[in-house]
Amino acid sequence: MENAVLVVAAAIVDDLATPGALLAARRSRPEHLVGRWEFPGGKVDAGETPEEALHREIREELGVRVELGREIVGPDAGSWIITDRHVMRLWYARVVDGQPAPLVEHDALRWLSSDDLWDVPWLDGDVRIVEDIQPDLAAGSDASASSAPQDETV
Ligand SMILES: Nc1nc2c([nH]c(=O)n2[C@H]2C[C@H](O)[C@@H](COP(=O)(O)OP(=O)(O)OP(=O)(O)O)O2)c(=O)[nH]1
Repeated sequence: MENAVLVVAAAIVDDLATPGALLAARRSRPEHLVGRWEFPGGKVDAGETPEEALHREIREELGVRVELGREIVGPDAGSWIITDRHVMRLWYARVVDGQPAPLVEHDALRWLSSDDLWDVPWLDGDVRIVEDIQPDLAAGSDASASSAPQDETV
């Protein structure tokens, strides 16, 4: 897609090696996205690398610091076309400092295991990404069922 705006986002998981839970965020704005769930992140500003933009967005939106794991490579020249105007790259990430909170753009956060991944209405563009991630989470749930964070709205 030419002239698409690049969005970067994080699939924040409890453990990078054996992920058992994924942090989903519910949009509180703009109007047409309200109530839908997504991967926290946002647009890359001029002069930023995608990774720099991602660390900035996660700090602004959730108030935490993360370490990045592997990129979740998409089928659209390595990225994911998420709307008719946006293309997204996303990385697995783990919180290394702070407690995630829905500070701006979101009004709820939820840790989802493989079993309840589809309990929330994901943004349309995210559905195939969540499908792609689900097998990784299923494997991690088996390995770390007892240590995964509780599934609760924060
Ligand atoms: N952050 C994010 N945006 C997504 C996802 N899926 C999806 O379709 N989008 C869309 C929603 C928006 O139209 C666009 C990203 O815009 P945004 O509002 O998050 O970007 P931003 O924080 O930089 O916003 P702003 O400064 O322009 O207000 O991509 C997702 O999983 N995460």
